[in-house]
Amino acid sequence: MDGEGGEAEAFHLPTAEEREEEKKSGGPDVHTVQRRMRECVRVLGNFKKRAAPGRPRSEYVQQLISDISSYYGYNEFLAEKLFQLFPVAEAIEFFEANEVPRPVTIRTNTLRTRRRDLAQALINRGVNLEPIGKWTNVGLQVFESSVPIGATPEYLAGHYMLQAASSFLPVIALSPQPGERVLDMASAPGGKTTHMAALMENTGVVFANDANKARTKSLTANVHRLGCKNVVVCSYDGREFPKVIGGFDRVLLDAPCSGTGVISKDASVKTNKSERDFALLSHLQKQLILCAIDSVQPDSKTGGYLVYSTCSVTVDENEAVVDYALRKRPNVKLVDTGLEFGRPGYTSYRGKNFNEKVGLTRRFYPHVHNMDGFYVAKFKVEKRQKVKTRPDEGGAVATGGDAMDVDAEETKFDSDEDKPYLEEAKRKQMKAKGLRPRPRSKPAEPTPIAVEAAA
Ligand SMILES: C[S@@+](CC[C@H](N)C(=O)[O-])C[C@H]1O[C@@H](n2cnc3c(N)ncnc32)[C@H](O)[C@@H]1O
Repeated sequence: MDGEGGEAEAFHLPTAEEREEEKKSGGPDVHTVQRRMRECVRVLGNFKKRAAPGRPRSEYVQQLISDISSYYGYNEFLAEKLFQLFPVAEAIEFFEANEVPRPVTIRTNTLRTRRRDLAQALINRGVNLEPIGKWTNVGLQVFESSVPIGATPEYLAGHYMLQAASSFLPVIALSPQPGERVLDMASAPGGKTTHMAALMENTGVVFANDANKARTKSLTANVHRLGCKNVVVCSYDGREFPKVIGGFDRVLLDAPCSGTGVISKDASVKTNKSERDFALLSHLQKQLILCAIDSVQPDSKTGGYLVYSTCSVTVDENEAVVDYALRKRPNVKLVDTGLEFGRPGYTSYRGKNFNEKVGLTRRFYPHVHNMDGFYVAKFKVEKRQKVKTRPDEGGAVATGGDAMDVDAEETKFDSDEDKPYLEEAKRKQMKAKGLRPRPRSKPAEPTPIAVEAAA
């Protein structure tokens, strides 16, 4: 970044009209965009001192988001959503990191071998590798290889899984124990299922579920290749649990998500996600997390835990979902993930306040941790309090006795909470298609009877 003089003197922030003109003429060349981004970051870093007189902060922000969108190839909606997660200069680091592939990493399958032996075998084949870091005793980072790492005899014999370092984290946080009953609610292609099976030393049982039947093929193949004998594969919509089967010592919900943490692997995310997609995803995640909580056995002698994770960095899919679960299920609390690193989850974001314990959840970023963007939250599920309705007061009182359990009824999924967001997203989508949405629905008018009663 240049000092106070130089570029800054000659820099002119285009006006709204100039921006329109620029767009019509196909946009400026890449050097102009780069330079303008640098200048906007510089000005926004010390706005009072560096801004041009009369130009508001919002104009610099708008210009920067528009340039990020064209330079890195995001739709403007997503560029803005991701930009808002960070201080200005850090946002650029995040976008830059998404342009660079993450290190190739593998997880030793301890059901078949030891990391030391695996490393030696691969070194003998011309693979240059090293342990990932102190936080994992099974991970190896591959720097170079003269053989395809997904087709070595050791790979075919199930001695390792090709797996992103970030995806070790939810399993480490869940920490399944030998002999337990565990549910992996959205499990294909099985990186985490097979990790759990190994930590459980092939004892107990892991129910590996995925709603997408086609994806359970690769899941089953991995389970076989890695020699996991304690895994049952099934294919239900996660929202059918715990009706299908419940009472698990531990549950992992590695939820379907937008993939905003793995853009370096799948660049299509840059352009194929709309506001409506985020609203729908977060709605599904909220439904799934309640089902995941209800599938945990609170009386478990060894567990009673749920881990919720996503490979996304947006707040709607992470803290907002976790906060929702805390509100709807008073019998759960957040606990420390036990992970040695990661940034704390947001306890407030853009005017929304979350439960302060949401700070116990962990965020991982490509530009900070050199791994895919990821989010991990760990819950302890307690016994539900029996709630007795007192007919005289119409209220509910908690009781330890044998009162009627109305808790399940009272706290089931609340789709009304998401309704305004879903409606708003639908409106925006229609507008984007050039259609005119129906006017926003007004809050219900009081009925004559209600008006009478109120009067
Ligand atoms: C992030 S991926 C899971 C990755 C997997 N845990 C692993 O480590 O290999 C999310 C999965 O959720 C599945 N899925 C989507 N909707 C679901 C639902 N309603 N119930 C259960 N699984 C669902 C998708 O098919 C996808 O495989």
